[in-house]
Amino acid sequence: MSDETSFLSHARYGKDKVRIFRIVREGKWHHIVEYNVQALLEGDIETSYTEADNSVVVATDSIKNITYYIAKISPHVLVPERFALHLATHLVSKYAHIHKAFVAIEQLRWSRIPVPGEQGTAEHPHSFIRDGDEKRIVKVEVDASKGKDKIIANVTAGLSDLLVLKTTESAFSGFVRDKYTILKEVDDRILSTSIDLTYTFAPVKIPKPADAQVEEFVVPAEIAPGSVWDTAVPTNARKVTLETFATDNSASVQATLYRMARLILAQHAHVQTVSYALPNKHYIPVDMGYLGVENLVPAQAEVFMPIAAPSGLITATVSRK
Ligand SMILES: O=c1[nH]c(=O)c2[nH]c(=O)[nH]c2[nH]1
Repeated sequence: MSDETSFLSHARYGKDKVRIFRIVREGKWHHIVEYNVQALLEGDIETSYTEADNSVVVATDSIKNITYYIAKISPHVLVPERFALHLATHLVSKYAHIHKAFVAIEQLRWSRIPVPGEQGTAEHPHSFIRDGDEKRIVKVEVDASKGKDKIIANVTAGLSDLLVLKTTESAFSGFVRDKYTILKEVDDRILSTSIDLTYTFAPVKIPKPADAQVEEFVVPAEIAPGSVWDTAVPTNARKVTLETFATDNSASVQATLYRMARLILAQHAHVQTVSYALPNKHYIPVDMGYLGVENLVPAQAEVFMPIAAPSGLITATVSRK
């Protein structure tokens, strides 16, 4: 139903905040992941909105059940990019009238607890620690609108809430000075940010699942181990980001951001764009001049007031030519 004044211009639905914890046991060596999953669908679903026609609705409860089922059967469950692709491909393959699936995953951090071992410190086989608020982020859009055997996926991934700080080798000078300018130029300051990083892959082709149950799933080579997300790879995005933050003699957040993004693009041919959102979390030297105590000389200041808000917010996307 549409009338002269309105029509349904967009419709997408599904389940949000599906919480999953998964164990993969390799004998006594256990792997774990904890995910918050959002799985949304698009397709021939207009009549569910316009005519109260539920015959086209895969219940969001079923979408949740499928999410748990794929977490159980998928050999890819430990890698969020690959698990997301498996889930989204299953959804568009299973239902003739569903043409696109959108899966977003937030992976919570669990690291192995270090314990004394025979040769120094070892990682514990089945005990873990939540060592930080950092999350690994994945978004996939799986598009079967050209046919169930011509599935294309767009994959975006990265991390969020990676909190870092350095106490020197950060400066900020040469900026616009006018009647609004209070900020002093500094050749030494604290630099702290909570890193949000996303990178996009070139569109990947998803091979048609071989079995009727669409439970088989072949991961495209771009998303295989050795890729930008793989922490075993020396040039993985998290490591490049942290190392550049630590070692760059920063002229500004902008300049350090650009450097990080270019390094990731240079080292990973399948990555098309790299985006960062970097809040500049200010640390203000406390003025103790009224006590006759010097605390304002940039490289010598020792007591700072961390400022929760406002923060700067420096964002950019760097793209492959
Ligand atoms: O690295 C910075 N970039 C800015 O754009 C900016 N603006 C500001 O007040 N301090 C900073 N620092």
